Amino acid sequence: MSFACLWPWLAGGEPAGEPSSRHSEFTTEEQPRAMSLAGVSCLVTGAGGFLGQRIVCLLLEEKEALTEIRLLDKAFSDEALGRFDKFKGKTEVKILEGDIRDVTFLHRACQGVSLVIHTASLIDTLGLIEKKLLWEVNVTGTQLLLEACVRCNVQHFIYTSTIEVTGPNCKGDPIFNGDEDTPYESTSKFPYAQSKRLAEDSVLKADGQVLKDGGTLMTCALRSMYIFGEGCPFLQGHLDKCLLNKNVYLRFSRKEALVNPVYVGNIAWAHVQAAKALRAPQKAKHIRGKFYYISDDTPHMSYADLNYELTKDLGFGIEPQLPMPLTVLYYFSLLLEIVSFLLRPFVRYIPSTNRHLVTLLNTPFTFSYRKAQQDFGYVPRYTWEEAKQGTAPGRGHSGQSGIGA
Ligand SMILES: NC(=O)c1ccc[n+]([C@@H]2O[C@H](COP(=O)([O-])OP(=O)(O)OC[C@H]3O[C@@H](n4cnc5c(N)ncnc54)[C@H](O)[C@@H]3O)[C@@H](O)[C@H]2O)c1
Repeated sequence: MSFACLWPWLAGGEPAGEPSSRHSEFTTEEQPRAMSLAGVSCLVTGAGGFLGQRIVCLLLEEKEALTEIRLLDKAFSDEALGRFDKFKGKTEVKILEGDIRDVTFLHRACQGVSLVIHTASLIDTLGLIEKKLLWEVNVTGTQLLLEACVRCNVQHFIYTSTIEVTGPNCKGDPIFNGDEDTPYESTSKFPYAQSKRLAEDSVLKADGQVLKDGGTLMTCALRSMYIFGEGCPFLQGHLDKCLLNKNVYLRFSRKEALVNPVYVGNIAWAHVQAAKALRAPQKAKHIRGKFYYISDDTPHMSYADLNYELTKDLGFGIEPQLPMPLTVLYYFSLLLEIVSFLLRPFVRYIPSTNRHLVTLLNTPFTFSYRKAQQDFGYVPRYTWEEAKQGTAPGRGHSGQSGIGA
């Protein structure tokens, strides 16, 4: 497929190959709207994070109220706590501050809960975090949580996975509108991607495990695209660099490297819909033990162009080309990695770029949400225009999941 035929989407049309509307293929009585989380006690890990907060807000907004939501994170900002405080519904909210690696703490957190949404993770695209710590939190933490679920008879478990589990691989093989059946050689050895892959494996293998009370654990994983939206820490970082560069974005990805990031409200909504479907036996049998790509109707464009698109109303510009040809950039990154390796006995130097990042940012890699739509009725809750409006700097997180509410 040529890049040219993808560009018309930038004009605001529907991405090709995507189910054209915001309608799912469910029949009326199967609509997930009919399903609910009424009376459920749910644990959300990483609840103080960018995505976790949004999931919690959506759960608190549910018309048919949950009985209880436990919010687990190693730390909560005052801002996040204030946000949850605004909701005055029937759902009881409990804050659990602690570490995902603490078995006793996990046991306490899972007691009496029937649904776990596991978003807590360390994210690292530069190699800043020691591999051991990354493993302990992302892999061991997930496995400990699954064990706690089995001991505490938690029936439903949803894991926030990432597109990086798939790739792109070291060769930079592209994918256009891929789906769960698209064959791909995943060769990335980058620690964050590997840790998420292992954690996802553990989650999907745990499906069907017998709970202490004889029940069955049902799991699924949502492979999220890169997430943007209100309070997005990555976008904030790029904005800071843009301000230092006389209000012009550095072009870190070439125009042709089309990706389809997902708006935070939509990926959060996918978690809520998957949770509802896991509770409905007819739906659960389709989704348990499986992973799903979650994207939305964000036009396909490069990461750099997305940042520009989201903030251009503020008068920012973007450099037309990469700072150097892609191949040169790749070998320059390799050189920096070698320098970092040689300096290791003396000083810890982490370069600002590496081959993995250059490949990630410059490989076309787009995925359809069609299977999630078919299997559990996921349709994006917010349009691209709403997502863009909500993300614009200065608007912040409104505290409600509705854009600008
Ligand atoms: N941000 C993205 O673009 C993106 C894309 C795909 C997938 N994801 C996945 O989505 C999930 C949420 O990401 P996010 O962007 O909200 O990141 P985030 O860093 O804002 O949230 C992660 C949360 O996990 C918590 N956490 C980390 N270590 C912990 C520990 N040891 N014990 C308890 N809590 C701990 C952090 O305090 C943080 O609040 C992650 O699993 C991530 O891998 C994110």
